[in-house]
Amino acid sequence: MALFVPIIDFGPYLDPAADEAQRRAVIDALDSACRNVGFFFLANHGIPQALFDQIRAIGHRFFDKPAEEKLKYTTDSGFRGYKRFSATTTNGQGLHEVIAFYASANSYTNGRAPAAAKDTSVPISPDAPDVFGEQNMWPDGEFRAVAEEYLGCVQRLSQRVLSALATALGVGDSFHDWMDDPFWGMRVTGYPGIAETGGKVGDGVNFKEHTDFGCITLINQDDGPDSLQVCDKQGQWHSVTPVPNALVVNIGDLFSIWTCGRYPAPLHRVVHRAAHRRVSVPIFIDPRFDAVTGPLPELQSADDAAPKYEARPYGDYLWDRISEFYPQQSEGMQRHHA
Ligand SMILES: O=C(O)CCC(=O)C(=O)O
Ligand SMILES: [Fe+2]
Repeated sequence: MALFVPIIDFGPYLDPAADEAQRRAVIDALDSACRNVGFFFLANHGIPQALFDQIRAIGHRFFDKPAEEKLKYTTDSGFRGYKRFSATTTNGQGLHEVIAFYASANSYTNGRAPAAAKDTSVPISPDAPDVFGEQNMWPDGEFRAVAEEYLGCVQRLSQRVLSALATALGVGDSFHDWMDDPFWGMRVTGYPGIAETGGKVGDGVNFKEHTDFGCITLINQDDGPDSLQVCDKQGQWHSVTPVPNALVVNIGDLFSIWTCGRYPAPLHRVVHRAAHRRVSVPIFIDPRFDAVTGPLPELQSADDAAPKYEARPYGDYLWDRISEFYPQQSEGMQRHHA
């Protein structure tokens, strides 16, 4: 089968010596991938190779630990921290284990936090428990150092990718303003090998089909057999066969709303049937919580003016999406917040 997900060489866009035509060719390739597939491989992304491999290696090392040790990093609210794979199965999300990290979601860094009083002007300390419950649970100093260095690289890279897409779309001020200090999530995810599960697969998938909630997601996945799959407009599933050293990037629902569907958010899922564990590290890049969840003014045509979407703060929208996708965790978050 022909390769469905295009490979885009981002090198010329990052190279100060490249000329305008070379940069424009990268922008056009990104634009076409976002319009047609919503998934692309980003090659020559500039993240040092050793770090790119280390973040997954550190995930494997953590998941190799005994269950009792990993469970120490569970949180009461269950949104951040560790979740073992039987727990995620019961939630109907598929068979995987994960240790999840999110930016502080409060008025300190991200505009208005979900569920915060509209007139709040008091900055909440970034270390305080926020609307999502406890703060991040770092297993150890080495894990944290590698993860934060990797996250920093992906954040800087995502700014370059987003500015290329802004050029392609011809969008300006509000887009740049909202994406200036993005909210982020990083989920170090382990998909158990058949050896570990005895061939049982929870609900038939390792990560149930979904669209991502936010702007863009950048996934670093183990080399190995096909596991991640994307659905095309005809409802046909395609494997996102790993391309060594390349990131997988996909469009989320907010970006689709902002662009009035010019960049649709594709359905995707993970079905992992290999003997060994697969680790993947998606990083979600979302706008500030006071960004508007509605069409970008530059892209709204007369047709799009019909209110298909309720234009509301991104933080509120994200809260609802999380509550719907992670019903058990959101109960914990509500409890924590109350
Ligand atoms: O693990 C992957 O490759 C993708 C996971 C995913 O789609 C997600 O966490 O939103
Ligand atoms: Fe996803």
